[in-house]
Parts: sequence; structure tokens; C-alpha cells
Amino acid sequence: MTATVGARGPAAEAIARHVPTLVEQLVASRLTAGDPTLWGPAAEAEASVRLGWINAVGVSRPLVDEIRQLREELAARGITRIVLCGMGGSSLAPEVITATAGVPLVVLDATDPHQVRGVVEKDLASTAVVVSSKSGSTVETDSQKRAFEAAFAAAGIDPAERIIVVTDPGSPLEQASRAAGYRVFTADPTVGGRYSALTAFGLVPSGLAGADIAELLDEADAALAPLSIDSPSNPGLQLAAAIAGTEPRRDKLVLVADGTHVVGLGDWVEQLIAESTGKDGTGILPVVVGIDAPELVSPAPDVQVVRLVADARATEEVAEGEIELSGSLGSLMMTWEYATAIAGMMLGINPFDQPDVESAKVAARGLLDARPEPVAPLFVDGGVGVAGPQPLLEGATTVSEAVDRLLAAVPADGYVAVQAYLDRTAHPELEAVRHRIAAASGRPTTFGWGPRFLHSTGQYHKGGPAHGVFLQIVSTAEGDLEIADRPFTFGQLIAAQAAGDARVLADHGRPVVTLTVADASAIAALITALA
Ligand SMILES: O=P(O)(O)OC[C@H]1O[C@H](O)[C@H](O)[C@@H](O)[C@@H]1O
Repeated sequence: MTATVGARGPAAEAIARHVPTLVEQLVASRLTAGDPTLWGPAAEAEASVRLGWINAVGVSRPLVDEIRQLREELAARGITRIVLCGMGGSSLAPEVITATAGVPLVVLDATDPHQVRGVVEKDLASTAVVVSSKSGSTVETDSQKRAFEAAFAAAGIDPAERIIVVTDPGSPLEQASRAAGYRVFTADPTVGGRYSALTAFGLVPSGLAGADIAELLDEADAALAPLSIDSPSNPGLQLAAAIAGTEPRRDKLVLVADGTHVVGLGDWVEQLIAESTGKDGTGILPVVVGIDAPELVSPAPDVQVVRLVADARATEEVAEGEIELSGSLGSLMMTWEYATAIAGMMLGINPFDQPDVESAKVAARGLLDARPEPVAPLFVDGGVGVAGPQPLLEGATTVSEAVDRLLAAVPADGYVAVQAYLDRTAHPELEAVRHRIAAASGRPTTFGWGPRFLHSTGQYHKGGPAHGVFLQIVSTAEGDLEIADRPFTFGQLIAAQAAGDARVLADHGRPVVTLTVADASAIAALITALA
């Protein structure tokens, strides 16, 4: 089932206006041929080493058998639980692939000490760990790997029998892993992280967990021909025009699963779109919502709804102003990758870099080195510490007053970002905050778990238009976890990540309010205060 795009209203007009030009400029065939000039001279050097994803299906085929053999080998040794350590592009695709296939994969893309401990201290005897990092230097992934090495060693298990590494050739992780005797898969370095779904990064953990990766590649393969032709029927051109070509531009892309068999595609699309387009003060903000979201009730003029539906029949009845999308998972992944690259061209940005992600990493590193005393909250309400810029919070004495002040600061074309640096497996109830804030603010609201979102919407928040306001929720819960041979703990790392990102956002002139909770009762008080 190749991808089908339907649209009504401004998105349909955008398709009618832009697709003929894209066809005339031979954009689809030039992209398929790997033409690095599509994004202008400033992006050419990078684009020339970032288009490997177009050939990923063919390049990845030999992996299918290798991964199947390894899965059988592991199963023969009684290893049935697969954990994936990785951030952003190194974990979001396997999460969708395995959830859609209905096979279990434990994704650890966290630094919260409780969440890490919950994964690392469980069922070690039957566990193998995939450590995925293109760069091989991502601090979260390195720390997770160290936690597993220590846990295996403490349990008398040889880590070399359990740790499988996916990385780019020549990375520091490759060198260290080969020296340690780990099984290593290398991937094509001309594929950036968020475009790596159909490379070893998407396939190794998914295949080991039991997903049918041969079928996934078949689906993507079938999508290639329609995506490569210079024709008005090309779904990649249609989707690019619909998400980047509305006038005036609807730059908040609200993604809702409504009948699709694909589970969690929104989170993967979120990274692809936010990191690819959110830069140079422009971009498209992906907002992942549930079916009952306030954003869907009467969408604001700057909101473009994308409904992920079951099949093309549903697209015959596209709701006014919406885009509908259906297709197999493999075809949807290829289609979004094409559409994002083409949308980047239409927006005049380089869709293959992420210039503002680094700033938060640098700030976190600085805080870990300097270890400043924690800043005292302005006040505490119901066990929740409240901090934020003085003029904004002047006179506020409760959590709900502070949040009201923050929401009052959202510009007419702005958005709210809720960022929770907590154990997402233990506190899924926090996600309800998104709905309440969206309803209260009347503006699109994103919800991200930290540090996971730093590798996704984090780029847009700092590099996109300056119209976001930020609500951080951080924890000072007890029960930290050491990281072997590192001068900081998981608790110190996540605290520095939150404080570092808040600092960079504030430096960019974005208002940030930070709510600090120490235990479950403070979390409950916070949720009540936001009701
Ligand atoms: O795979 P890694 O090198 O560990 O990178 C993981 C993530 O790191 C950064 O945040 C990048 O901005 C992401 O695009 C990438 O997916």
C-alpha cells in the first residue's frame, strides 16, 4: 500500500499551486539522483554527503539475513528481551516499527535515574542491549551503555555476549566496541540520524525484537517509483507542497493518528520535521496530539491538521482544511523523508543540519563542569517549586497563577511547549497536562519528555521562529544512579540537561517557567493545579 495524500482547503490549494512547479523543476528525479544543488549553494556541501537515505532500501537488504541469524543465535541462548539505548534518530524509528509490528522492544532514551534503573536492573539474564549512535559520542547513549556494562559485569555476565552496537564507521564507539569484542553493525555515514529509519539504525533493533524488516523494506521499495517521478501524482511532492506551501503559511503541523495501523508515527515525523526545518528563524512545528485534542476542535488559521488514516478510501472524505495520509509504514517513512527534504527546499533552509541542538549540549556540559549551586525557586506551592523570569512571575504565588502568566505571554501566532524531565514510564499521567494547557491557552501545545525531545523538537524551539513559551517540569526525587568512570551521575546529568536547555532558551529570549517536583504527591498537586 503506497502512500496516498488527500487534502482540502488551503493544503489542496498549495498542492495545486506548487506541485506543477516542482514537476517542472524535475525536483523528484533530481532528488532521487542525489542532486545536492537543490537546497542552494550554502547547503550544497552538506547535502552532497547526506542523501544516502534515498538508496537505503537496496543498501540495507543484506542486513535482513544477518539480523535474522543473530536473533536466532540470541534466542538459542535464552535471550528474548531486547533493549535499545539511543537518542533521536537512533531510537524513534525502531520504536514505531516494533510498536506497529506488535513486538516488544524496550527503548531507553532517557537519563532519569529511576527510568534507567528500571530498565537496567530487570531480567538481565534474558537481555541483549543494542547501543545505537551514529556519532558514537552522544552522552545519554554512552551513559546508558556504561550502566549496562556495569550491571552485566555485576551479574557475572560477559557484556561482550550481550551488547550489540550500531554506529557509523570510524566513530569512537566503533573503535571502543571492537576493542571490547562487541558485535558491531556499521551504517552508511551519508545518512543523517533522522533519515536513518531504513538503515541499520532502524533495522537492527527492530529485527532483533522480531519485526518483519524484509516486509518493511519491500514497502519502502514499492514507494520509491512513485516518489521518484516528476508527476503531479507524486505523493512526496504533494505532501511537501501541502505542509510547506500554504498561504499564509500554516506553520503548526498538528499530527493525529485516526484509524491508521501505524503506531506512534507522529513521534518519528516530529523529529524529522522539527530538526529538518526549524532553523534560521523559520520552520514547521510538529504538534503530536490525540484524537480528542483541543487543537482539532476549531483549528487556528496557522494550524495545518494531518490526519493519519487507515486507507485511501478515507481520503475521499477529507475534512475541510485537512491533509489525510495513509499507506504502509515503509512507504510512509520514505514519503515523509522525500516530503521533508523538498519542504526544506521550498522554505529555503538546509534540511540536513541541526545547528541549535549543540547549544543545549554545550550548556549542559558547562553546568556539569561548573556545578553551580541550584537556584532557589521563587516560591513553593503544594510541594512544587516555581522558578522563572521575574517580570513575568511578579506577584504570582501559586502554580496555576505562574502558568497563567506564562500562557498570557504566548504571542497570537505562538505555541506552548511542555517539557517533562521525568521517568516517562512511571508518570505517563503527566501527558494529560498537554491537553489542559492546549485548552487553556487556545494555542498548539507540544509535550516532550526530556532529554528525548532535545533531539527532536529541541532544534525548532531554539532555531525556529521566536514565538514559543516553555513550561519545564523537573524532578529532585531521591535515588540517583552512578555512571561508571564518569564524573557525574544520571541525576546530575538530567538536571544539567534541563537547566542547560532553559538557559539557552532564555538566551534566545524565550520565556521559561520551571516547576520542580520531589515526589509523586507533588506531581499530583501539579496536575491538579493545572486542571
Ligand atoms: O545517533 P547519535 O549520533 O547518537 O545522535 C542522536 C541524535 O543526536 C542529536 O540530537 C541530533 O540532533 C539528532 O539528529 C540525532 O538523532
